[in-house]
Amino acid sequence: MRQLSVCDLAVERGGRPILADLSFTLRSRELLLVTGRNGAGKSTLLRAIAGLLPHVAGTISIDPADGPVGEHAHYFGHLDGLKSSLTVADNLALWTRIAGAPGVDIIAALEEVGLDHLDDLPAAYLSAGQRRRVGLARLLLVRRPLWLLDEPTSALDAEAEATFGDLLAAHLARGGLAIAATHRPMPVPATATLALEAR
Ligand SMILES: Nc1ncnc2c1ncn2[C@@H]1O[C@H](COP(=O)(O)OP(=O)(O)OP(=O)(O)O)[C@@H](O)[C@H]1O
Repeated sequence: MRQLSVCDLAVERGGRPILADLSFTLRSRELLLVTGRNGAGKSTLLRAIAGLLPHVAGTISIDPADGPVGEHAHYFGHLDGLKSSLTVADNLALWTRIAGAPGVDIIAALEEVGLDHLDDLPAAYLSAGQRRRVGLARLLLVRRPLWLLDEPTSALDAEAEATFGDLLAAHLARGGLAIAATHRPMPVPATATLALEAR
């Protein structure tokens, strides 16, 4: 059983307080839904947990695990970091090397997200939804306990949304944890909801 603990978290952006006094815990097999109006701080929270933004107060920890929480998390967000001139498969190969998991089966992951027929296409030619599907393949290639999902179903068609639901359900069933910031209904029922207020 793993537990993510966020205690008295405060995050500022451009000197303005965005999150303050935020505390919650999340355990294995749980999905936390983060809701709130545009600008409420949903992406800010996910990025702070991923270690992509500094926090000015509070603590973020995951137990049992060593090192920064970001090393145990996947951040699935708006920016996909795909290199336009590299093929889909080469993008994933590069990413798995950076993530420290070379040699994993990239074609099998592409098959799971319905993109194996595009493995040799330069990423520049992918549609918005196909780019998101490549992001889903990343979640599968390197197993990490915490998934941080920022509007995960945006640009996905009905089939890809169902695939995403299956992947997320399997991740939780394996003992994973997930936080999803979204304005849309999720294909998997949430364990709890955190409603952020714009400050
Ligand atoms: N560099 C910055 N300087 C100042 N304010 C910033 C900066 N970056 C983001 N913000 C502000 O932080 C607030 C929270 O933004 P965030 O992207 O976390 O909101 P969100 O809840 O994810 O919104 P949305 O639903 O639109 O995706 C917004 O008011 C935004 O304008």
